[in-house]
Amino acid sequence: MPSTDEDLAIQTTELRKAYGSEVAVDSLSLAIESGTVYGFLGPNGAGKTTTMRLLTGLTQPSSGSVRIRGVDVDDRRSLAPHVGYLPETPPLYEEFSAREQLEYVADLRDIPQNVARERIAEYLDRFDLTDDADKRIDAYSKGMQQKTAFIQSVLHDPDVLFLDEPTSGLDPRAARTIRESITDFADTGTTVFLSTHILPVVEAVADAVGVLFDGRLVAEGTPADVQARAETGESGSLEDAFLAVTSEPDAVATSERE
Ligand SMILES: Nc1ncnc2c1ncn2[C@@H]1O[C@H](COP(=O)(O)OP(=O)(O)OP(=O)(O)O)[C@@H](O)[C@H]1O
Repeated sequence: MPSTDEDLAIQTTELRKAYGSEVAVDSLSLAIESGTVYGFLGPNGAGKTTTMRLLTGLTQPSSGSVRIRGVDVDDRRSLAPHVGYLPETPPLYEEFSAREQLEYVADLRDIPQNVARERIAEYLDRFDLTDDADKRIDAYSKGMQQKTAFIQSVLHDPDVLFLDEPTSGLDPRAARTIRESITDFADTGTTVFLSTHILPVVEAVADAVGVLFDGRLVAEGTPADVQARAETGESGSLEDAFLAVTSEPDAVATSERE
C-alpha cells in the first residue's frame, strides 16, 4: 500500500545545499516511514552531516523542502518535542557533571522533575555511568562524553531520532548498548536516522539504507536490496556494496531511476 504523508517520519523533496560553488547535497528526495531505522551511509565529504543539519533545521537549504512527521522543519516549536539529535560534536557543558547536564536538558525539555530523575538514573545505569555521574564532564573520556550526549538526545523520548556517528569513541560494550537502544526505540515506533561509517552497525539495526555519494543518493533500499543491486554477488557484504556504489555512482543511480 502506498504510504501517505502522515506515515512519513522524514520527507525531503529535491533538497539541495550549496556552499558557494561547492554543492554539498543535491536532488535529495527521501520518504522514510515511521518506525524505520534508516542507515545513512557515504564516504567522507559525501554530505551526510550537511543532510543531518538540513533535516534538523539547523541549516537552511538552497532549495527543496524538509517535512518531519508532516510538519515543515522550520516549525521548530511544533517539532522540538518530537525530535532528538545527536550531532557529530555534541554540545555539553564541561563544567557540569553528567547528572547536572541531563537534569538541565530535561528541564529545557519540560520533563517533570520526578520523571526526569528516574529516567536519568535508568540511563546512567544502562550506560555504566552511575559511579561517575557526579564528576565534571571535562574529566570524562571521549566515550563517557559520547554516552552522556546520546542520553541527552533521547531523554524526552523523541519520535524521530537523528544520530550522527553515535558509536564514535565507544568501547564494544557501550556500542552494543547503543545498538540495543536503537532497536528498542524502533520497536516502540521511533524512527531512527543513523549516519555512520561503521557498516556492521547498519547491518545489525537498519531496515533501510541510503548511500550518499558526492551529495547525491546513489542507492537506497533494504540492506539486502542495496547489496543485490550493487551486484556484489550472493556473498557480498554491505561493505562490498558500499564500495561498489560509491565508485560507480552513475551506473547505480541510473538503475535506481528505472
Ligand atoms: N559550512 C560549510 N562551508 C563550506 N563547505 C562546507 C560546509 N559544511 C560542509 N561543507 C562541504 O560540504 C561537503 C559535505 O560535507 P559533510 O560534512 O556534509 O560531509 P560528511 O559526509 O558528513 O563527511 P564525513 O563523513 O567526513 O563527516 C564537503 O565538501 C564539505 O567541505
